[in-house]
Amino acid sequence: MTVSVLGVTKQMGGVKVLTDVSVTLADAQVNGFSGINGSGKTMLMRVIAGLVRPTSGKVMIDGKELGRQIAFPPSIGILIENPAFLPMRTGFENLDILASIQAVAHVPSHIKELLISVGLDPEDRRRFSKYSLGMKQRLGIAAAIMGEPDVIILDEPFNALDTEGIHMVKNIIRREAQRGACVILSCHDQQLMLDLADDIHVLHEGHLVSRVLR
Ligand SMILES: Nc1ncnc2c1ncn2[C@@H]1O[C@H](COP(=O)(O)OP(=O)(O)OP(=O)(O)O)[C@@H](O)[C@H]1O
Repeated sequence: MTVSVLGVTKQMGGVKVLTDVSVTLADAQVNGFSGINGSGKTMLMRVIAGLVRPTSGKVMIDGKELGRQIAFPPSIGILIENPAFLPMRTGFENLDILASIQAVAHVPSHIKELLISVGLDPEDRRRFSKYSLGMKQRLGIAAAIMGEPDVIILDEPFNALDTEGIHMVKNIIRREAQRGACVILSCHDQQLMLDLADDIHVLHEGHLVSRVLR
């Protein structure tokens, strides 16, 4: 599933946070976005996810215009900022409920495998509110890849992760791209970005200033 961002401008409170951004994001690869704090990475991801409407310009998902022909990308997994889950439920229960809401075909064994793949114990009875920051992040990544979505948005997925967590998530990102997903990644760690991304787009003050082909 290809994502095309065409001349997107987003104005908020009289300030342009994105200016005429055009970029094509291919499937079966990791499409990286880098840039300093406040450069517009998260806003662009929100626009691509259909969570924010651009002031002008458009986003096409496999030829269909977001916000006109389709409300949201039909198959998408999203991790943007702090993952939100039900605080009184366990990690397993949260994914189980989410899968039901998203009508993702799921069986308990799949959810258990998913939890193990991000380094969480499926039998852990602790509720989400008792999770550490890194555990919350791991659950957020599991939710984003659940159901093998065609587009996966990962905004700073390595936040709060320890070395083992970083290693696991790197492998997950590579595997998802190999599976055919259009992975859209932002990450402040330049080395991780260079290791993972097939293509790196640089944002500065809401402008796309360069594209680094790997
Ligand atoms: N709801 C909002 N209203 C007004 N301005 C906003 C809003 N959300 C974000 N911004 C502004 O948009 C700009 C881009 O923010 P964004 O979060 O996209 O940056 P970023 O590149 O993801 O930064 P970081 O690396 O810190 O995560 C910033 O100047 C920010 O202040």
